[in-house]
Amino acid sequence: QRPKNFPPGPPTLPVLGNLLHLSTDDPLKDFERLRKSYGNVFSVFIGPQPAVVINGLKAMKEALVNKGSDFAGRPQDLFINHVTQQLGVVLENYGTTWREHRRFALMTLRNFGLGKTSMEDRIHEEIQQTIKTLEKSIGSTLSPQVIFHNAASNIICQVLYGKRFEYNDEMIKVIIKCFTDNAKMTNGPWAMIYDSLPILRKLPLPFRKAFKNYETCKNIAFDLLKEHKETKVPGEPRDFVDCYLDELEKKSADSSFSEERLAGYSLDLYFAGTDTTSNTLLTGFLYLVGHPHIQERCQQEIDLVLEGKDQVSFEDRNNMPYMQAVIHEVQRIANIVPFSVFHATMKDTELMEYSIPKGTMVIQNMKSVLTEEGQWKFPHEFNPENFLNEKGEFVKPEAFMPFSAGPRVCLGEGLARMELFLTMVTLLRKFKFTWPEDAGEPDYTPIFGLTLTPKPYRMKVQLRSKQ
Ligand code: HEM
Repeated sequence: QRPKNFPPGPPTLPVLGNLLHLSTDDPLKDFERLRKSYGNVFSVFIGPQPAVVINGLKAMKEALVNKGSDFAGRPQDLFINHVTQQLGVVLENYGTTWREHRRFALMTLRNFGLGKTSMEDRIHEEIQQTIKTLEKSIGSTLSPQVIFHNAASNIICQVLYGKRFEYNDEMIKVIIKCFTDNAKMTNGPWAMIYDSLPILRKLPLPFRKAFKNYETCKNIAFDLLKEHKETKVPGEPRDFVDCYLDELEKKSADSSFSEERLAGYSLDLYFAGTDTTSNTLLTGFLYLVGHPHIQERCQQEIDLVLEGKDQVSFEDRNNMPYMQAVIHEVQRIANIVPFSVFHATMKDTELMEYSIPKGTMVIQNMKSVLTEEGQWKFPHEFNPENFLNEKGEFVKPEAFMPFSAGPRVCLGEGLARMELFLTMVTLLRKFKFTWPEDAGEPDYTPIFGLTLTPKPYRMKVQLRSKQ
């Protein structure tokens, strides 16, 4: 039963709610259909729980920005909360623990010239490893999936734990497998069943695999913490974990910092920083391979701006409007976190004149903004012109919000943007990527999950002559 003046939605079934209205392979299509019937703010029932789905820039801004604190909570009783044992920051409810931990991460990431190497240098070091791997395939084809996951994983791993893994190390394979499996399971059919039918939660059904994966990662994180505690020099932090351990030593009795939370927190950041950036890169190269004229135009701009320079710096983006437009267009079309992270209302509130009680789950349909008609010149096609004005200058429309907005906006946005720019420019400067002749047409349809992932593909790598 919908509460009074609650956003409308399809009729519900006892126990199942709207489970049967939502395809587990691609609920994005269902949301589009429901939006057409019920408007930009509608509701669905995940089993017994009502959820409000927000669509379009106007509603999104009202909720996330104008009424940011009303909508800044997180649901606390979903599959994903139970898997991650309520640790970390991503799923922490809006309040002191979240605020203290978010502030700490932003500050630590900002101060990151941590040690002697700046963030930019660390990213470049990892890109050199990517280049070495790509060089082994010159003249032939390769699947970029593992390469980009390894690179993104190592960059954030350096920041957090001060270490990287060789690409053939068993540990990185285990971690990435756990992350990618859990990303798919989290928005998948078994998570929906878990959330809709609490009675089944204790049964040995396939969703238990996600718990096991998390436990595996948590044990790895605990080993890394132990190593840090044994080797750390007070006041000389080497990485994020050291900074947190320093903070723990200073902590007052009522502090929300704890060793257990550090394990969960570092895993949150590790996961949030791996699957997002790597899938964006994968989508980016898929589109660039499928649109060779766009790839060539990027390369012309790169050659011109970087002439005589050894390596690109993040500053160079200001002289590369086309490259900037392409990267933003990749993020727009990739829609990497399609439902953002679910929010919850912190108090009884209103949205577009509907009443929404405290504690209601809120789902952002990101695609509805990233492809909203009226907001984009070419909402439904891959076209960097979406981010260029008539003078060829880079412009960022308000509806560009792949990192979300408001108090919960992605806290790794700065790092992600730096990674995407440095990686794409460096690789496009050195290599030409083409679609293999015998591979049919590129398939741009992504696989659904917490993150959207391109279907596995191969690309051909050649060295460019002009650099
Ligand atoms: C292309 C890359 C990325 C995209 C598209 C992305 C997108 C997002 C989105 C949509 C959210 C949810 C915001 C909300 O709830 O309203 C989010 C949250 C978050 N992201 Fe990212 N992200 C990316 C990279 C990263 C990286 C590299 C890190 C690690 C440093 C990171 C850390 C986080 C954290 C910790 C949160 C939770 C923030 C909170 O609850 O306060 N993300 N991200």
